[in-house]
Order: sequence, then C-alpha cells, then structure tokens
Amino acid sequence: MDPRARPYRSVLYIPGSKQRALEKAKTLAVDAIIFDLEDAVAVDEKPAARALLAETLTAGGYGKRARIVRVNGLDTEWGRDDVAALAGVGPDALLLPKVESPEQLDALAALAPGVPLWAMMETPRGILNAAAIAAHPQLAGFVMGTNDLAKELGCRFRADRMPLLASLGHCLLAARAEGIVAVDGVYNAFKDEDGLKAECDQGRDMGFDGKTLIHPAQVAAANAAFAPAEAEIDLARRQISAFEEAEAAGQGVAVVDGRIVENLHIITARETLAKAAAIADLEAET
Ligand SMILES: CC(C)(COP(=O)(O)OP(=O)(O)OC[C@H]1O[C@@H](n2cnc3c(N)ncnc32)[C@H](O)[C@@H]1OP(=O)(O)O)[C@@H](O)C(=O)NCCC(=O)NCCSC(=O)C[C@H](O)C(=O)O
Ligand SMILES: [Mg+2]
Repeated sequence: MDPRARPYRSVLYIPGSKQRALEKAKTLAVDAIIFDLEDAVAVDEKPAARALLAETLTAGGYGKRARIVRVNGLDTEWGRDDVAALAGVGPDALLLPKVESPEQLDALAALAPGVPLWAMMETPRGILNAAAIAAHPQLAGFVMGTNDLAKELGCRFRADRMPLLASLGHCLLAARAEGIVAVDGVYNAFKDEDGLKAECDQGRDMGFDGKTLIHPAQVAAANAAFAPAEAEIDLARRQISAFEEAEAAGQGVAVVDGRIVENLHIITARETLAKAAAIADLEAET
C-alpha cells in the first residue's frame, strides 16, 4: 500500500506517561499521533509509561487517527522491552529515534516483523545516510527531529530555519525517491501562532506531508497549511477539464489562467484532488 495515501497533516506527540493527554487525543482533529516513550518520558517513568501505553492502545478509541509508537533506541536499556510490549497491540507504525543506518532498521524489523517502521531523522550521520535509510523495505515514513539536529549541528534556532534547510531538503529528496511519508519537525514555541503558521507554510512549500506538533493548540494551523486550499482544488479541477478538452481536440497542451498545462501538471492536479478527498474521508470519520 502507498504510505502517502492517507493524510499526515498534523502528527501530535503525546508523552506515553500522560494519561490525561492520552485521553484528550481521542477528541482532537489530528491525522496521526506519536505515542512517545523516548524523550518526552523521564527515565524513572519509562516502565510505567510503556505499560500504560500498551493498555491504552489495546483499549483503543483513536478512530482513524494513525497510531505511531516512538520506542526508545535499541541501544538503550528500554528499547527492546518497548518493542516487545507494543509491536503486538496494533500500532500503525513503530518510530525509531536517531536512526543512522538501515542496519538499525533491520534490527527493529527482526523484533517487529510486518509492522511498518518510521525513522527519526535527527543526527548528522542519519541525514547523510538518508537515501539508504529511506530505501529500507519496511520503512514507511521519516520524521524530522529538528531539536536533536540543531543540538548536533550546534546551530542557532532561526525563524527562517536557514541552518536546517540543507538537512530538511536532503531528507525530502530521499523520502520522495522511495515514495515514503516525510513529516516536518516540531515548533517549540507552542503559544506563538504566527511563528507556527510561518513554519507550517515553509514546510508545506518545501513538500513535507505535514508537521509534528507538541500541543493541541497547534493542530488547526497544521491541518490548514498542509491541506489543499480551495483555490488549489478549483485550479486542479479546471486544469483537468481544460486538458481533457485539449486532448479531445488532438492537442497535448492546454492553457489555464495564462499558464501552460501539460500531462505532468495533470498528475499533480489529480494528486491534489486525491489528497482533498482523503482528508474529507478522514474528517468524516474522526
Ligand atoms: C508542552 C506541554 C508540556 C504543555 O503541557 P500543559 O501545560 O499540560 O498544557 P496545557 O495545560 O495547555 O494543556 C491543555 C490540555 O491539553 C492537553 N495536552 C497538552 N499537551 C498535549 C499533547 N501533546 N497531546 C494531547 N493532549 C495534550 C492537556 O492534558 C490538557 O488537557 P485537559 O486538561 O484535559 O484539557 C505538553 O503539551 C507536552 O507535554 N507536549 C508534548 C511534549 C513532547 O511530546 N515532547 C517530545 C516530542 S518533541 C521531540 O522530541 C521531537 C524530536 O525528537 C526532536 O529532536 O526534535
Ligand atoms: Mg529527538
């Protein structure tokens, strides 16, 4: 199945230790949830969070929201127990942090056969190996870990994210080459609506499928930024109709709003309409 067939506009992290937030998520209009056992959970709380998450996911109640579990790295004392407890409770994917090589995914795949895997891209070595990681046969998605990446690079946080753009673009190339999902990193200042909107728009402009979020207040902005706008849907329809008319008249090119429309634009137009339909389906059921 095409991993990009479903929307990933809003992908909300929830610390696996926070029962109230785990409940709250059942009411939020998110496309996907990352149930986190890694950095959002304190060391002393990890075993209890793992047990709570296994119980919570077994009980269900998350509707059509994609359920992604971020386990601890397999080189930590918790990683293997996380996978043992959660691979069997029906997650839509397991997310491995700080992936640097396809061999790390092999190790996770051996513990979770058949479960789709996602990779956090957040270290310089991981970014450099993005093409090989994206090509792993069980991999379905990348999540950009821009906090860890900024830490590793020693760069400053800037509104335009200039220091991170090479890494973001490199991972997008790798994801698109393999047809997997690519979700942008988090925006830490969760009360800054304007800043969040600007960063969502930048991620959408670059080609990301959506944005990872840390707070419910961020959901609406991400859903809006990563959905096709009404004007884009209208243009897609008009392009398809004009191109079909041109083809019927024996021509390979149409003109819409003063711009040429060729077969390649029709592929994009159809993808826009398919994405809008997938979002409508999801919103009808969550
Ligand atoms: C940032 C927070 C610590 C803020 O928490 P809090 O002060 O409790 O927020 P509010 O009081 O405004 O909460 C209002 C209600 O919303 C619920 N809530 C809060 N956050 C979430 C959430 N993430 N998911 C679901 N529900 C949430 C509260 O429970 C309140 O509910 P109610 O009382 O019933 O109305 C907190 O938001 C938080 O912990 N966020 C997640 C932080 C996190 O997951 N961090 C790790 C991921 S980021 C990262 O590591 C990325 C990557 O690896 C990298 O390197 O970049
Ligand atoms: Mg991280």
